[in-house]
Amino acid sequence: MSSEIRVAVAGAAGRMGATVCEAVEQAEGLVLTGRADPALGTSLEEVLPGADVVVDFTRPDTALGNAIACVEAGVHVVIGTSGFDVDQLAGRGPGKAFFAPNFAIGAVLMMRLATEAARHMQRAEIIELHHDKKLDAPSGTGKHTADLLEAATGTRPPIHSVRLPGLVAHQEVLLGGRGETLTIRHDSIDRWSFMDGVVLAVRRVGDLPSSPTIGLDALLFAD
Ligand SMILES: NC(=O)C1=CN([C@@H]2O[C@H](COP(=O)(O)OP(=O)(O)OC[C@H]3O[C@@H](n4cnc5c(N)ncnc54)[C@H](OP(=O)(O)O)[C@@H]3O)[C@@H](O)[C@H]2O)C=CC1
Ligand SMILES: O=C(O)C1=N[C@H](C(=O)O)C[C@H](O)C1
Repeated sequence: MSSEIRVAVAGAAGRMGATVCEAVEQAEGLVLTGRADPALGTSLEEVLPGADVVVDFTRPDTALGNAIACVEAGVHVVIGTSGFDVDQLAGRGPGKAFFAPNFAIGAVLMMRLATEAARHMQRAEIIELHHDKKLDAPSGTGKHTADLLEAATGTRPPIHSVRLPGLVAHQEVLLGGRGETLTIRHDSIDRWSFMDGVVLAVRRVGDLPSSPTIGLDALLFAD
């Protein structure tokens, strides 16, 4: 890679992709080299040759194919798209793949705190709440939280999905014990909440020891 990281965005006309384009343009050491989106008339194949890293916020049915095209072309890919099986990227390369179910720092902390709390409470349930244009349910964050709690306690918590206009991205983990409850909640009220995480992943994806790497925890915490 040259000293500047050349970044193309897939889904560039979407709610997330448009914000990612702004964030990349504002980030020191990153340069936006391409915007792929049907609404812009540009395909991933057109923007791949000028990129070191592609950021994908597209759709559950296109993200896997996009990611395979990137890594097989030797381009690293940072994936935010939820609702597909990221494990299908195992063994593919030479580019590296990074996927985060949620790029908001507060959401990562919410999942860690909920995992710790679940070790000490009798039962947990997950309620994820999103805007009504979201295609997948349950959310990627809800499924990842359930994975973490199941690994910690041996019991998979149920996930309840709410879709309403006015919402952005929110999740509560409700924990119950004898005579008490504990609620751990995270709210993304603006899509800029995800941008520090996306920019961090763009800077780090090329140096990842394994691919795909899943979860912002791997970039934020040593353990
Ligand atoms: N991990 C995280 O932290 C977050 C993840 N997400 C996830 O990101 C994804 C995108 O969300 P959001 O921005 O709200 O969705 P949008 O529908 O607003 O944006 C997706 C965009 O991708 C375009 N697109 C579809 N196929 C392709 C393709 N093959 N190549 C390039 N662009 C394509 C769509 O075009 P068209 O409409 O014509 O299909 C659309 O413009 C969702 O899966 C969502 O769950 C969202 C927020 C945070
Ligand atoms: O579609 C969204 O908006 C979001 N999707 C991700 C998910 O499925 O968890 C992350 C965040 O919740 C926003």
